[in-house]
Amino acid sequence: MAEYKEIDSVAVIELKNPPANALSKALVTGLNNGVKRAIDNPRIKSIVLIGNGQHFSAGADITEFPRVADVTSKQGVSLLTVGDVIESCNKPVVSAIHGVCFGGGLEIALFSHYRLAVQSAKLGFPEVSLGILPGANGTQRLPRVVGFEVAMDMIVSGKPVSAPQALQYGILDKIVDGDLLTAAVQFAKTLNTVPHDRRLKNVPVPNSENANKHFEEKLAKIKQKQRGYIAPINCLKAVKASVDLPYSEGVTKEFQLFMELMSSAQARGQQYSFFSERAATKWYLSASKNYKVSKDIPVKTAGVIGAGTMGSGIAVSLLTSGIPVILVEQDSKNLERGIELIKSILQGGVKLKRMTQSQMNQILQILQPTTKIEDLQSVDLIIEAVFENLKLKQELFSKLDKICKRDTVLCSNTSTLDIDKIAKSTSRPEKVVGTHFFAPAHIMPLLENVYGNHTSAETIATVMKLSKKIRKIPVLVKTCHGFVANRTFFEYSQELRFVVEEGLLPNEVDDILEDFGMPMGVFKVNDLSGIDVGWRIRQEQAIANGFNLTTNTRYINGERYCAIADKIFQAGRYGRKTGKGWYQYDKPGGRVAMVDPNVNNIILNHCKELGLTRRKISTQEVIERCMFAAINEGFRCLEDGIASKPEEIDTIWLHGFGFPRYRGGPMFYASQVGLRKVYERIKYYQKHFPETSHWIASEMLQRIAESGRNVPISEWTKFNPTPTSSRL
Ligand SMILES: CC(C)(COP(=O)(O)OP(=O)(O)OC[C@H]1O[C@@H](n2cnc3c(N)ncnc32)[C@H](O)[C@@H]1OP(=O)(O)O)[C@@H](O)C(=O)NCCC(=O)NCCSC(=O)C[C@@H](O)CCCCCCCCCCCCC(=O)O
Ligand SMILES: NC(=O)c1ccc[n+]([C@@H]2O[C@H](COP(=O)([O-])OP(=O)(O)OC[C@H]3O[C@@H](n4cnc5c(N)ncnc54)[C@H](O)[C@@H]3O)[C@@H](O)[C@H]2O)c1
Repeated sequence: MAEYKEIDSVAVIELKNPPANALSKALVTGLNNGVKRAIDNPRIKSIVLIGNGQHFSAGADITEFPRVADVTSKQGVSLLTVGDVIESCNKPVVSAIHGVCFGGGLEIALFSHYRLAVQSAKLGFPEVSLGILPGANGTQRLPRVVGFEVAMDMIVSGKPVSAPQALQYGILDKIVDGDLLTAAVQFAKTLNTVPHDRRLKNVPVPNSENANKHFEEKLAKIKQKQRGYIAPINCLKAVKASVDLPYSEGVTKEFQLFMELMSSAQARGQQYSFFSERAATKWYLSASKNYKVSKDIPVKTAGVIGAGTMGSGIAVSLLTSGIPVILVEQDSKNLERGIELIKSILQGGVKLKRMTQSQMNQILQILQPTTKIEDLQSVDLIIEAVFENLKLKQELFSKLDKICKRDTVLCSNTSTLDIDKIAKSTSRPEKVVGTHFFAPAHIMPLLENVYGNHTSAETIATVMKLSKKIRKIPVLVKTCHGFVANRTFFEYSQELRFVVEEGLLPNEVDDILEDFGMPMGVFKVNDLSGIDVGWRIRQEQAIANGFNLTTNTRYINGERYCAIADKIFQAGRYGRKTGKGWYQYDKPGGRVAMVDPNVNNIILNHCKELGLTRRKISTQEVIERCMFAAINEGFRCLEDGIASKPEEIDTIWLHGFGFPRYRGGPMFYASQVGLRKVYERIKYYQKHFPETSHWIASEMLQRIAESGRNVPISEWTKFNPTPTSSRL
């Protein structure tokens, strides 16, 4: 775990816990033993700590976190014990850093007396994103090096800094070229003693005159931008303690704030999210077809068809990742509009200093706009983003099949349509796959990749790898109407439309959702994605199922239907783009949503026409109805093999819909509420709303709820009554 060797008078202790040298109990114990061995050896004059493999250290081992009892019992060797041993050591200790030096790893480096790094190293405290704070004195030590304001920014944001930036801040003493170990040993040999100010606990916090002002400003920002999160606030308070209190009291305050977070439900949710987004990328069809063994096709060039809202954002994602794009539109007018859209997205990046003007120009050099689909003949992969119309997509895929080279992967950005039906129009269904981006496609981190019955493992591996290359978090799901994201979101939003039909106004519903932690209420989301888009999807589905949808529709095959959204559409209110939707905006494309009495009239008239008596609906009822409807559908996705594990559903909600990370995702939320309770409330709502089939409880949920025990999420799929998918 920690390998000890001697090079002349220097003891080298190598942190070794692949893949990221997470500081497990075993590694920390090994490190402690190594440092003590070096201290006890009179031939040793100095000590180098270095990481084995790709990183110095990714910090404390998060898998050991649930054992809070271990932390509080103060048993065994902790990061704090070894930290004290390092800092009080009379032989100079040098941390030699490469890869990442995060969290507890950086704390070890800050206990050391000197820090060197290679140019590409990254240093930071990402604890806040796990719902905790740097609990091995990082909040008290970093400010003593970089001052209050920089420490506050680094610890509250969790964002790492590059080695050159760390050198500028004084976190690093030196950036080294060439072999890190050789340079570190050489450096260590030049050291004899440990000066007083090299033990950070002896040093006052510099530049702390305006700490009160910075504290207040930051607190206000956190409350506005990270509403509901407690970790950033405790991080801030802990850093402030470094200014307000002597070191020995500061660390006590840090410990108290750390323990408060560590035992919180939010930390459990955020740590679950860390692991679930990694679990979600691990796809598995069978022993010979899974993420470990399947090879991808390298994507060196790509095509995008349709340069509308989605196509332009998708093109930007590819271009900014260095992949040349041929962009195809149906005519030159739409092509021109698409190019302008792409330019304006890139220009936004320049404005935000994410790229320079010259980088933007270089990116545009690898964009080839055209109205000729034949130009796509030799690209490696194509993403289609034309209107949501099955016939149109089938015609297009059939054409592509004839034009493109045999191994070109054909992707559709459809948000609902069956991938098998699209693949059917080609002679290469194994190369057809869904790549469902979320709007705005260049910003939203999720990519819901969708495989059909014939999609090959090679095609899946290709889009999963591409997702990472274009900085997206991929999840693989199986085809069905709406896949996992829209299938579950549909039940959530449908239930909220029923709530509006029964008594609340859209802004009242949105306020409740935003207080729950959603970044935007459902009606604001509708306005953003386009009320016409939802209308078209409902129409398309109605046609496919052979019924006629009108603003008078109240039931579809005996199922309750709420036509208010269709009435909003009929009124020409398509959302933000037309300056009015569920809300009123100052102008088309405006951002500030204002309550519109005309919308309230549409709703009230709708209820009057149907003879509905409106009622008050509690916050609890709103949250239960929308969340439990989505959760029940999530269980059905598992039953149908559309999702293979709850973590996939949660990752989709976290990164596709901005579900609050501290709640882990809807399935994790269900586990926290308790599946027994979720199941009972679903049965209660089924009694009250028998005309809504999403209140028929999933059998899988029922089985778990009735098992009489608290089944951990990792075991839920064992209760699947219909394990039809080979993925289960
Ligand atoms: C490191 C990464 C940047 C790597 O990214 P990459 O994309 O390359 O790969 P993956 O993300 O897929 O990761 C690969 C693999 O590794 C696993 N993993 C990564 N990091 C960790 C980790 N920290 N712990 C466990 N496992 C980890 C990951 O799950 C993958 O596994 P898989 O099975 O899927 O292959 C990237 O992974 C990354 O960013 N990691 C997280 C970094 C992070 O968040 N670090 C912070 C950790 S929290 C921390 O360090 C807390 C500290 O402040 C210490 C607090 C301790 C305080 C104790 C105080 C109380 C003591 C009281 C006792 C007193 C008595 C006494 O006085 O002694
Ligand atoms: N808007 C969203 O929020 C969203 C999110 C995820 C997925 N989607 C899906 O993405 C797809 C595109 O949606 P959008 O919102 O970008 O639509 P959009 O109307 O903004 O853009 C569609 C573009 O396709 C072009 N087009 C139509 N037929 C074409 C053809 N034969 N050849 C070349 N170009 C053609 C149109 O000119 C238009 O510019 C749809 O399948 C939709 O369901 C949309």
